Amino acid sequence: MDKSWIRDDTSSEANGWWWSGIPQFVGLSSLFATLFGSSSPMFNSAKLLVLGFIIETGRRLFQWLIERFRLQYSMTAQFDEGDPSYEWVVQFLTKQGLWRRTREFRVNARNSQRKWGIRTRPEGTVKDNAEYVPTYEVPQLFRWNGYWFEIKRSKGALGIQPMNPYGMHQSVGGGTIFITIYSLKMAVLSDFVEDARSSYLEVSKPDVIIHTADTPNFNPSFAWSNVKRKVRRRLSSIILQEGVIESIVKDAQEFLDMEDWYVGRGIPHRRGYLLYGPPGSGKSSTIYALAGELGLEIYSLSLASGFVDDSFLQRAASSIPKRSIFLIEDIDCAFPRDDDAETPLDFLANIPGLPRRYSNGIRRSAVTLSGLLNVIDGVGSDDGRLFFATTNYIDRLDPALLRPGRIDRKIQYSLATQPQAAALFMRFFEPPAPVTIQPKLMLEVPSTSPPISVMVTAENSDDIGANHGDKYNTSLRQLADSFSSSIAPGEFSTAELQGFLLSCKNQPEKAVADVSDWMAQERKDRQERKEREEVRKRKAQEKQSSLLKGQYAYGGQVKAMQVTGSLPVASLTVSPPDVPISDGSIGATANGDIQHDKEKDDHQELLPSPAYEPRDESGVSLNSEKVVST
Ligand SMILES: Nc1ncnc2c1ncn2[C@@H]1O[C@H](COP(=O)(O)OP(=O)(O)OP(=O)(O)O)[C@@H](O)[C@H]1O
Repeated sequence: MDKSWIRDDTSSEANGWWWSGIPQFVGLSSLFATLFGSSSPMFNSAKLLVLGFIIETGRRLFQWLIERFRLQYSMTAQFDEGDPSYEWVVQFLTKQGLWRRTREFRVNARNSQRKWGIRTRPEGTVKDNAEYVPTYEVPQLFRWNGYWFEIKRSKGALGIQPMNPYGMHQSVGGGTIFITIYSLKMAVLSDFVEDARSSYLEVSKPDVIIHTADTPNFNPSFAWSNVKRKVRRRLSSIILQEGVIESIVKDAQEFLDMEDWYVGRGIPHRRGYLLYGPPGSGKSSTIYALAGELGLEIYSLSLASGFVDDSFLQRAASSIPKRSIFLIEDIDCAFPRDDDAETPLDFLANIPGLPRRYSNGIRRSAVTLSGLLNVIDGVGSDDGRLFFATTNYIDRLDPALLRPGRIDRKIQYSLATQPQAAALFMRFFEPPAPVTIQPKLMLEVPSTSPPISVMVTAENSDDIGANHGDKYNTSLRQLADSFSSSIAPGEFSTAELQGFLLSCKNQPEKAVADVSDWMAQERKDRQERKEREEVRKRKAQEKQSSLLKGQYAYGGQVKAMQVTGSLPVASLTVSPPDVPISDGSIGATANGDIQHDKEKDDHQELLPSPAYEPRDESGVSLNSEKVVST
């Protein structure tokens, strides 16, 4: 039997072409030999070509099999940056030490922003100004709880919807982490996520985590674009009337503990608080301290941000996890102000369909009342969260917002009382809270501190601390009493008093001696500010009487226009959205934003732009036809 198609030792190994046995095996060797002659270079090239083809086919087949295997026996989870679960996973992976195999890092300057990077030195080292965040750009394998996991991260890009390696829709604007688990048990994934979350909560304990939305983003899952951390503040550092802060904490804790009770009775598990009062009275500080005490994260939104409208608010609110605080600061900016009607731009704000953005030069919120109510307790609201709102002007809020179910507790803050001033004084100059002294450890208190600044050792700390501290505290209390009795109750905010005390750090006697002068100076400054404000208002009113009132040229047409005041030419240099901003002081951009150029805010500038002549619906120039001159 002719076996030459199986092996040809002489022509393969002898020439070093041991692998050329493959084409021989498939019977092509003799075919090529016949075609090209066995010693021809063409013969060898043809063999190489076939070999390459076979190897490539084999490789693809192998890949295909791996892919089938992956599809059959694994699942992939996607974590988008901006979603809280992304934070849990990144922190968890960093803690697991997975970064050790990473060769790619992003370097961030250290600041209050949390990136879950790796420190190269122990915490507190002076030369620790940057941290190194593993990027996981290259897939990495790791084992968790006996299962194999593969991790891969891909970058997002603003405005593009990039394809990801698993064919899923990827986040626009942030990175995305994909975790493939080689198991089909969903429980493995949920256990992993839960584990990551608990680890994250544990690590975050010393801080309060605050999520904010700083940039416009159109991705549904990417509203909270920024994460910051603040050192937890002790409840005792908030000086309010007795029992107030404790009652808020108790109320919030009860709410969190009673989810079943709410569900069992069919009552939505939501609770809303409104903290209102003058600026600098401790509203925000209360919320941060509460969050630290209960271990909750804060999702804080400012309705005055230009990009926050109803739809953004809805998206942002719906991505807040349970057991968190949803905070809206200065909620009043979503409501009209009493003096709005008097402002020169008022008529612009009343145009149907045009968001109320500016009033008297002040940016207003694009959020509507119904949009706001919807996220607080409408279909767009989620259960299990504490809702907090702060305002300096409760009177501006719509009663609909204040009804129970939306706002369940209203807490009033006021300017500092005398007992508050005394407590603040004590907080400032009291020796720091007792330090747990380890045996043999020396504690050096800086020499600039009040009299307690002695060297304390483990052996003698009790004697020194007790005697000296008591004496010091007694005299401090006396100083606090004289300080507070000089303060006019209800005239200054706690923040203002704090600002003054900061100028007398470690000098309680100086604070007492200087406080009257400081108050006198403050009163003088206030009086001057008030006078400046009155002049500004008067000027604005005078200007307003000569400004145009009417309807806004929206959608490309001026519907009607009416003039009040003394302008000889009645026209308005407001551009319709499709016309560039005119040369006057008021203009509109293509997205309906009103632009108000204060520099040019002179009625002379409100003459018609040569480039734009307002016309009515039939195309007749309003300058000549309908405009009335007074
Ligand atoms: N009652 C208070 N107890 C302790 N510190 C206070 C108190 N009120 C104000 N402060 C201090 O004043 C500063 C400003 O306080 P905070 O931001 O909480 O005031 P606010 O009422 O929220 O002001 P705004 O209405 O302007 O937002 C903080 O540094 C805080 O420590």
